[in-house]
Amino acid sequence: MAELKSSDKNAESFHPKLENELKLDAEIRNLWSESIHCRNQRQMFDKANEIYDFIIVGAGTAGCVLARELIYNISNVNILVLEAGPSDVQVNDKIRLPCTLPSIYRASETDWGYYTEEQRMQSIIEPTKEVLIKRTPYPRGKVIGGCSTINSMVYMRGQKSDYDSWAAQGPEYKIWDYDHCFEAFKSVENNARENPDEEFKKYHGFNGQLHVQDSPNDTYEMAKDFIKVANNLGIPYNNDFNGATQTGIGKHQLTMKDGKRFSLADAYLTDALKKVEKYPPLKPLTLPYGGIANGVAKIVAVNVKSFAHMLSIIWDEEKEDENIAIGVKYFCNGGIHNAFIAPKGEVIICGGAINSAQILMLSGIGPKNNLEANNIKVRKELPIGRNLLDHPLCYIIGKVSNPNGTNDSRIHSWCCGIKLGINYKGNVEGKIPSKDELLDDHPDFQSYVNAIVFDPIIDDYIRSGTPEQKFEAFTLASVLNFPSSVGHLELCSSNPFMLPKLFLNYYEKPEDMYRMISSLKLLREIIKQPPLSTVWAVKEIGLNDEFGKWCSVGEEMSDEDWERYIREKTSTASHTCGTVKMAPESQGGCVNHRLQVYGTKNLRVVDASIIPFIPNTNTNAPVAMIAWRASKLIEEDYRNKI
Ligand SMILES: Cc1cc2nc3c(=O)[nH]c(=O)nc-3n(C[C@H](O)[C@H](O)[C@H](O)COP(=O)(O)OP(=O)(O)OC[C@H]3O[C@@H](n4cnc5c(N)ncnc54)[C@H](O)[C@@H]3O)c2cc1C
Repeated sequence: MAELKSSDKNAESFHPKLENELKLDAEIRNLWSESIHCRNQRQMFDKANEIYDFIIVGAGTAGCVLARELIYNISNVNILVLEAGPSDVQVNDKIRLPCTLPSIYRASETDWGYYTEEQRMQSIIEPTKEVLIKRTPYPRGKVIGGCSTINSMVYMRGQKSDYDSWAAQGPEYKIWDYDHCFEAFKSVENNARENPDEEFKKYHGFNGQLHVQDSPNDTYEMAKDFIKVANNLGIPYNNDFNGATQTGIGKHQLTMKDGKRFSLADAYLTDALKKVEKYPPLKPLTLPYGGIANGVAKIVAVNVKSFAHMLSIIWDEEKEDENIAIGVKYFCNGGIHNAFIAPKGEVIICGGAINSAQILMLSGIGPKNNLEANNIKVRKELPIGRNLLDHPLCYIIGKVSNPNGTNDSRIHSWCCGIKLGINYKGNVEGKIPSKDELLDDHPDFQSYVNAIVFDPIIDDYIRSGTPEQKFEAFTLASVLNFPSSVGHLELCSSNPFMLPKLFLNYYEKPEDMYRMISSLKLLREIIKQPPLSTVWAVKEIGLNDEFGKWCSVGEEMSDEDWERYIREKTSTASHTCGTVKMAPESQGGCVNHRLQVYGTKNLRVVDASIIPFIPNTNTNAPVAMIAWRASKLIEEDYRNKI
């Protein structure tokens, strides 16, 4: 290598190796100064003895939206966000790739590891018999972004009646009617549809933080044939599931940007972290090492701590009867820490539908029996955890016997998100839905056409088989979007690291079982139709073959066979909500219309747990909407405090 003289002023521009080294050097210096900046910022927070205007527990869908909206809309506040899981940039990058969806649901580093409890229930079709419901995994995101970092990215908002039912609970609940919620949905959304028509524009937001796009790439050949079959059966094409009607078959809108997942952390938290100010504004640095003297200024910023597990609420013990929240106790970096709120501040629990309920119960708010059984002092008796709502999901699998030149990667590239949805009303007698039910404006089923094989037996076979044994397959999954059955959760210990027990009670009510039977019959019918059955030689598998024999007589499935199948194959659509219900206290409510916990002060819950009646849709967008609405309520209350 020729030696460079110091007089070679432009050396870096013509010496590639040196140029690279200098670039690297500059990059490292940037990273270093960034880390110093972070450390200084942290020290300033520590100096303030961990006092914040708002403490948000949980950086999931709701926590991320709230942090951003509060830091930008209320002046001179600081916010602590505690997240039990890792940062989303610390975990495996496949979290961003839509095609890896199934493998991230249960990644131990980002999942809480819940299982449902085994349950014995009465058979619906044969009420004299008892059925055993096995434990099944129950994914919940434990990572910055929460479930929005691991979910299937389907963006759906539900129908007017979903929200009007929340508002019908009393005059003060009007702030949750469809018009208010719709305004919030539009404010959150940043829809990227190319050349949207006027009708589409009416229903969407284009300036929010959350990127939403139509499922990417053109619809694949086989997906086009699904649409043809559905149309032939009387299911219309729907160009916008978030438009005037949800009914029909169509492409999903997804929370994605540039082909990658776009979580609520990407949408909101990243932006929240950009705001770092000093209050009152200071003259340029006066201290010798560039710090700010304690008490002189406050840092207006959001301080996010990952791997920070909240243990319980700290109450003002001097006013024991008033249940005044003054801070939180949390576990981080191997030690227990306390963080407190400033005089006008609030503790806001955004731990999601399972954990928010657990946090409240650990802090003495919940059903008396369950708390006392776990030696927890009851501060306020409320039915926390009693209204556990969720959408059950069941499926059938189709084998593509003639992939028609479609190679593995092409079929599987469908699963950059769930591409096609079919929405219709199920039949309460378990029959294939009638033409009217397929066209009904209030669908209660959402079926997905999905290239991922949901059935573990078939999936294992395909993965572990020899190349000759491998075949192409897809799942038609049905989600019962309007179930009547209600589950519950309960604490099994006062240890904050022990997971509560979940009792889902799926299909406790007969109509739920009959509607699911009706939906699976429809999906089976779709598979039998040309061109799917002819061009692609699609065959159902797993009902009466080496993968599963569910037909007790011949080829046909009786309703009893369907029930056994459904009980065995049902899992969650992961739309858990309702456990800290927003309703009048006399109606089983745990929080009021402003999401304040009954019988407490300075304490709110903002996440899926407050949803009183499960919406007829996926829950990510509704939770973002709730958090956006809640930020306005918190802002109003903050300004009104003296
Ligand atoms: C596998 C899966 C697929 C899904 N697919 C879709 C979909 O396609 N479309 C859709 O709309 N919805 C989908 N959902 C549902 C949707 O993502 C959730 O309803 C929504 O994200 C819930 O938001 P949340 O704020 O209530 O809770 P979460 O997003 O779960 O956030 C709660 C956060 O709090 C943290 N936390 C909990 N306890 C503590 C504690 N003690 N201390 C500190 N932090 C704590 C958690 O780790 C988590 O990060 C899916 C969910 C899952 C799990």
